[in-house]
Amino acid sequence: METEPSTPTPPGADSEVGRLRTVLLHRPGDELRRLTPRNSDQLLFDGLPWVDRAQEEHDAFAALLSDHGVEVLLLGDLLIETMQASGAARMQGIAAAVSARRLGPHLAAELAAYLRGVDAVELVSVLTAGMTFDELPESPAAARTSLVRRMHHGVEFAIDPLPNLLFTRDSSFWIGPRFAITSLALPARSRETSLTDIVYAHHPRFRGARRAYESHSAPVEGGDVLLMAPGVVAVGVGERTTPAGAEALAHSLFDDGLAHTVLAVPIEQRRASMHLDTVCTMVDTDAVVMYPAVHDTLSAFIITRDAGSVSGPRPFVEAAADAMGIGKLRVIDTGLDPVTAEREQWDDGNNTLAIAPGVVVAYDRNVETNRRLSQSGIEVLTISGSELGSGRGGPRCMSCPVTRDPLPGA
Ligand SMILES: NC(=O)NCCC[C@H](N)C(=O)O
Repeated sequence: METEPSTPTPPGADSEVGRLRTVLLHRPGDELRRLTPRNSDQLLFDGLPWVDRAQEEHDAFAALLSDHGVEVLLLGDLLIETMQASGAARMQGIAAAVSARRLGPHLAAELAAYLRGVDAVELVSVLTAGMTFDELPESPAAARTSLVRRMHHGVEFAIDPLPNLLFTRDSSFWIGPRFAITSLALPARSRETSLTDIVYAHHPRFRGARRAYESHSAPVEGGDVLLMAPGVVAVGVGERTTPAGAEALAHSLFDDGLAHTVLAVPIEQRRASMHLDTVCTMVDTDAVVMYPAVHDTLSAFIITRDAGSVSGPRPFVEAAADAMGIGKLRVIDTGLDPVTAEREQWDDGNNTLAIAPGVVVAYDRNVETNRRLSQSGIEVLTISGSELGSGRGGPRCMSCPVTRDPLPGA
C-alpha cells in the first residue's frame, strides 16, 4: 500500500522545552586533533580531548536523541550536501576561510584556486579542520618565491581549525519560525557563523526559511539566548554577548514580532560562566536549573516592545515569571555544598538540554545536580561527557534545536 509522504513539521522553536523534533549537532572530527598544549587556551579548550572517545560520546548523545524520536542533523553532513548543491556556497566558504591578511594576496589567491578544485568532502574537511602551512598544496614555484611560506613554521595554520563547532548552540538559533545567525565574540570562533550561514542560505532543506536578527554587528552568542516562553527571551550579557548585542537583538526581535519582552541578564565575565546557559537552563515550562551561587544575585534589565523602554534591574527569577505570565518560576538549585556546586557548574551540570517539558539530557558526572533534578520531578537522561566536556560545554551547548513543538496554549 502506498502511503502519502508525510509533510515535515516546519522548522522553528518558541520555547526551551517544547517537544524537540529536529536538532542540529556537530560530530566532532579532525578539528579536535589540532588541539595542542600550546594552542588549546586560544582555541577555548581546557584540555586535550581523546578524540576517538569524544566521538563515541557524541555518537551516544545523538543515539539517545534519536531513540527519543528526535531527528538529528549533523552539521558536517549538511555542509557537504550544501557544497555539492551550490557553487555559491563553495565560494562563500572559501572566501571566509582564506585570509589575504594572513597569507598575502598571492598565496591567498593560489589557495583559493586550489580549494575551488577539490570535492565537497575535502573542502568541508579543510573548512572545519583547517590547514597547516605544511599541508598547503605542493607548489615548487611558491616554495621558492613565497616569503609567507618560507617564514611560517609548517605546523602553523594557513586556515584555522574550528574545534568549537561542536557547540552548535552558539553560532545560530531558531526563534519562532526564523533562524538567527549570531555574531561570535572571540577570534577562535568568529568563522563558525560563515558555515551556519552557508547551510541556512543554500541547503535545500532550509529553502524559504527567513532570517531573524539580520543586522548583527555586535556580539550575540546562542548560549546566551534563552527562549523562556513564547515572546519572552532572556539574553545573558557578559564575556561574550555585549550590551550592544543584546540591545540590537531585542529591537530586531520586536521589529519582527518575535518577542514582546527581552530580559538582559548580566553575568560574571569569566570562563566558568561564559554564557547564560552555563549557569541556568530551563527544564520545564515553569522551572530552571540554576547554579546556586548566582541564585540570589542574578538580575535582569527588562526591555518591552510596547513600553519601548528599559526598566530594572530586578531579580531575574521574578522578572522572568512576570514576563512569562506565571506566578512563580521554580528554581531547582544544584547546591548541596558550595564546593560540589562549583565543581558541577564547571562540568556543565546546569547546562541541560530539554527534549520535552520536564525531560532533560545531562552529563552523568554531575551526580548531585542530577539527583536534585530527579527529586524535583524532572526526568534526567544521562550521557557521558568526559571528553566532550573538555571544551566546557554540555548537552545544551552541543545542540541547536531546529524544530520544537509549540507549547500547549502558546
Ligand atoms: N553555550 C555554551 O556555553 N557553549 C560552550 C562553548 C564552549 C567553547 N569552548 C567556548 O569557549 O566558546
